[in-house]
Amino acid sequence: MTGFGDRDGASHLGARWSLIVPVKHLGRAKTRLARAAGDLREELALAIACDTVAAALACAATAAVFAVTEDPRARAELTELGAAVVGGEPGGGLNPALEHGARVAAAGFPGFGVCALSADLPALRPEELERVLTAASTHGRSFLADTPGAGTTLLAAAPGGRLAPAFEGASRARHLAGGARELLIPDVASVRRDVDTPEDLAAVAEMGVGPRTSALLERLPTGHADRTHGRARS
Ligand SMILES: Nc1nc2c(ncn2[C@@H]2O[C@H](COP(=O)(O)OP(=O)(O)OP(=O)(O)O)[C@@H](O)[C@H]2O)c(=O)[nH]1
Ligand SMILES: C=C(OP(=O)(O)O)C(=O)O
Repeated sequence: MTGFGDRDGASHLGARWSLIVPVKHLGRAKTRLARAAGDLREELALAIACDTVAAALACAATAAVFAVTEDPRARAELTELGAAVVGGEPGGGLNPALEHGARVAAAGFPGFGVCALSADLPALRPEELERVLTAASTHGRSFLADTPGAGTTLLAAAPGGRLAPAFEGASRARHLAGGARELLIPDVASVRRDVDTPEDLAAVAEMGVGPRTSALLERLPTGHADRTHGRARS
């Protein structure tokens, strides 16, 4: 457990994590974005996942990113980025897929914590993720709520601990009820701002997104300003 604490641990800087990022088959992904994306829905889902994974890989607290997907295109592009792609999903949806990815990650890196991270965080900033993971290192099991406050974008378990993911719908309440500690950290908006609806897309465009998503936004029929991380800051 080097670098990690127990539930009451103090500071554990330097802990490293295996991140589990689930990516649904693109043909079925991001259906709520159909209104904004039209024929580009699958492209947009892939761009969002790629920007999320690229930012996760750039985080100093990340040991490895395990992308759980059955989609051939996502597999190829996420591998190219440097993720380890995990196939062979057991079926049954998101939570079984995350359990599967967590088992693969724990077998590969038993000394690292395991952290499920939503694939729909196109504004994700590595330094904000690092702050969240540093905070998670002081707990056995912890999570970060999404911006609206009903869902979860990140669920972390210390080495050897069970992830027990209960994502989908009102997952914040489920994770709390299941004993996970909620991480209450200021200034980590990019880790909390997931994209499910056209309104979410407009919100992240204002925050500044990664380059793949930014390029897609320019091509959308509904039109969004080109707001890459760099441009949004200037
Ligand atoms: N590997 C895998 N990932 C999944 C599965 N279901 C959902 N996900 C991923 O989990 C996250 C949240 O998924 P959802 O909000 O349920 O689906 P979505 O594709 O984002 O959006 P909608 O189609 O609009 O519901 C996204 O990163 C999805 O790619 C699954 O069965 N397998
Ligand atoms: C999967 C979840 O959210 P969403 O469907 O909003 O991405 C969740 O918050 O548990």
